[in-house]
Amino acid sequence: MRHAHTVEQVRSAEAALMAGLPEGTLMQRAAAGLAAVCAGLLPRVYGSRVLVLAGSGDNGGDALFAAARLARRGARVEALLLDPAKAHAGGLAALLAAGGRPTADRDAFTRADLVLDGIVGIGGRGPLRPAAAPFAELPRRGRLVAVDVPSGVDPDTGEVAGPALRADVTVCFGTHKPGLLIDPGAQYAGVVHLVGIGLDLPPAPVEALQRADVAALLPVPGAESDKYRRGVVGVAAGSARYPGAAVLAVAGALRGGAGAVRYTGHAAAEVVRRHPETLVTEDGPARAGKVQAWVVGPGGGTDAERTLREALDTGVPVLVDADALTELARLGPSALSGRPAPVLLTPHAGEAARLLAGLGEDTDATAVAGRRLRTARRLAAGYGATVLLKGSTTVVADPDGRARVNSTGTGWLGTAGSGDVLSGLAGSLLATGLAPLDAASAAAHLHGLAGRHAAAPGAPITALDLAAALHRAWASLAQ
Ligand SMILES: NC(=O)C1=CN([C@@H]2O[C@H](COP(=O)(O)OP(=O)(O)OC[C@H]3O[C@@H](n4cnc5c(N)ncnc54)[C@H](OP(=O)(O)O)[C@@H]3O)[C@@H](O)[C@H]2O)[C@@H](O)CC1
Ligand SMILES: [K+]
Repeated sequence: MRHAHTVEQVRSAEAALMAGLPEGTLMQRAAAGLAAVCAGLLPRVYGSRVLVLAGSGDNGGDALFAAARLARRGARVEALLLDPAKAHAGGLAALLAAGGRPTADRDAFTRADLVLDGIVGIGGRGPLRPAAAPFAELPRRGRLVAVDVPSGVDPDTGEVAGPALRADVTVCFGTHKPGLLIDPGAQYAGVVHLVGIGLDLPPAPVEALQRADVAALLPVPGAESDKYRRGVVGVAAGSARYPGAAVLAVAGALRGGAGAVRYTGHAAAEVVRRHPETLVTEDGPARAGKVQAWVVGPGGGTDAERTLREALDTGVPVLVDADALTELARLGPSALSGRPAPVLLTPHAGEAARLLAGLGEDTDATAVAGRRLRTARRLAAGYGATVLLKGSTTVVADPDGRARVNSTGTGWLGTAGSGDVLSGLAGSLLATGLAPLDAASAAAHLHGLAGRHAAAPGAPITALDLAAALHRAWASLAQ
């Protein structure tokens, strides 16, 4: 599990630890870890050109102390101080003593073999200031290592409000910050290295499941299991106009761990042709027979409102996707109140914007994509439901405030029908008894892995390729 903590949590853990340590200890730990990562990135440290961009806070201090360590190993280090009068005194003195020198020449950025971004870390506020902002655009030939956070990225959310430095590697201290794991910030962070500095931290508000975490969540049938005990998932999807969405949602559901899939809707013939093992009826969720979870909405067309209402009237968990989300946005959060079982919403950015409109907030898909964590949390709190916000980093937020992020995906997943497979898969995991937060985050992880498996040669994939690859993705976790 990767844990990510807020700036406020890091600050209080830092204060508690610092109280019992000599001044500067944590900065030295941070600088030592940072220098080690930098050294590993250079073919050889001796003779390499290193540029430090140093702001006036402790982030600049970390960068200067780390650069001093590199200078002691023979690197040719220059420091560009963004506000020379306020530069970190101890760090600068250490660098000068080690043979580094200050520069005001911006070309040093372009010619360096390695740039250390020590402009701002967790103390950054608002957009980068004029002295710092141009470095977001300047060309460079070397690697850029962000110290703790790429400057310009909001550490708590991953939002990028203006110019930001695009790092190849980010070395963060004590814990991950949510902004390093969530796009757009994650795209600026590059590869993230965590350097432990001994902080004693509370439970993380944002987590990223790793392979072993997902493997531990996935259901394993016992000797006594039969198809009903493993859970039956109901899929109310597809219409005469969009039969394919039903076929794809069922494909995902069949590979999601439930013992059987019950389908209801107007695409029964297509579903059975493609997936003969499916139990089908045209009667709708109210009369379809017993299931442990419902998936409603993919390709639902004009039936979406009725199937949504019928599914919500059952006493089992319901996953709401696609056309049913549009209906839910119209009905507003009161449609979910008083349900005995949880609800999982799986919007993409456009659907999330519609759901926000249902809460009285005027926004659009682009704004949602730039504020992924905030949006997922707002929807979870507003609808009292778990929310899986699809996109380049999928964010899952629970109404209790916990959030998980997934980054197993690939750009090839942006293909028609991919979301239908995901909703079937997540619904199937719900039917096996997983809580919505676990079902959603495990489904996002598997879906992303399957996308990578299917697109392994680096070629486009279809949603059916993706569904077929779920089997390999699951097997790769079980190994
Ligand atoms: N926590 C820990 O456990 C440990 C933390 N450590 C390190 O400390 C870092 C936090 O240091 P920090 O608190 O000094 O803040 P920091 O990120 O350097 O920024 C403040 C400075 O930036 C400036 N500034 C602000 N906004 C700006 C903007 N938009 N654009 C440009 N400038 C801006 C602001 O200027 P001012 O407002 O004062 O004029 C101020 O000078 C943390 O990320 C980690 O690297 C490690 O040493 C080990 C232990
Ligand atoms: K930084």
